[in-house]
Amino acid sequence: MPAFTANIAFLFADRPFVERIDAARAAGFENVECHFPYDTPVETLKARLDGAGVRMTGLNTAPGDIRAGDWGLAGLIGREDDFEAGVRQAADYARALGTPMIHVMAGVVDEDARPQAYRTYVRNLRSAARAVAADGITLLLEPLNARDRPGYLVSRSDDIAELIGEIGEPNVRLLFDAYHVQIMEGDLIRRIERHAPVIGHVQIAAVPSRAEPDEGEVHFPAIFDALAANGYDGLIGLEYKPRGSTEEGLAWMDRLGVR
Ligand SMILES: O=C(O)[C@@H](O)C(=O)CO
Ligand SMILES: [Mg+2]
Repeated sequence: MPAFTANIAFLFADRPFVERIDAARAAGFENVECHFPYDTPVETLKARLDGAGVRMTGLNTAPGDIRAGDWGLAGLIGREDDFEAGVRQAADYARALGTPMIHVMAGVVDEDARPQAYRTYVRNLRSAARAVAADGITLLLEPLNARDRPGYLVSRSDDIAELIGEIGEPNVRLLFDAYHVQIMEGDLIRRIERHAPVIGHVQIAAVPSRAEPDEGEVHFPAIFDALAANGYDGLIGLEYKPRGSTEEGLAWMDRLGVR
């Protein structure tokens, strides 16, 4: 039976951020993950997590200036200081909360700047990985589909697997979000087989709706089986946008026989 972590950027989103932790616990989750927790002081967050008996399993580096079009900084030429500050901030939260994974966001980059951006990305990630290795933190690289996130530097799991090889640090891994991978590349089971050695985390949502994973073009029980068959024993992040209330929507787990 797969084990899940509730992504509280999308789930329980009808209430204030910290209240989503208690809501997740009440719905049966012992693990949550999030995107950007930085508006909440880390002490407040820790108290809330400890009080609920919930672990924060993952968080993202800050996206930068969203209004100016930023969605991550790792590949942005000339923004290396901002990138480093973002990693420091994420690592401070991760250390305080006991969070083992940080999704490091790549950034939106013009077509003609890409060759240099990839070199920046590899260099930035290598030094960030070394900076957090002693804390047992894994950095996750996630391809985001080009329909939802046009211009994002990394849109394909195949490209990320290659970049991970170039970075060459053992604590840099692929975040295999089946929603994005299905949209950009498909052939999910073969990709799980091929990338299993570098998969550090998995997220799911229906395709194309991004709703509960019981509709659309992916049969998730087969994906769970493929992950298990290829040795993946980590958590699966529920990063979908509920069709209605999160709690009612969790009935998908019964329909697919995973709780
Ligand atoms: O899939 C996503 O969009 C996320 O996992 C994320 O971290 C923000 O882009
Ligand atoms: Mg994702």
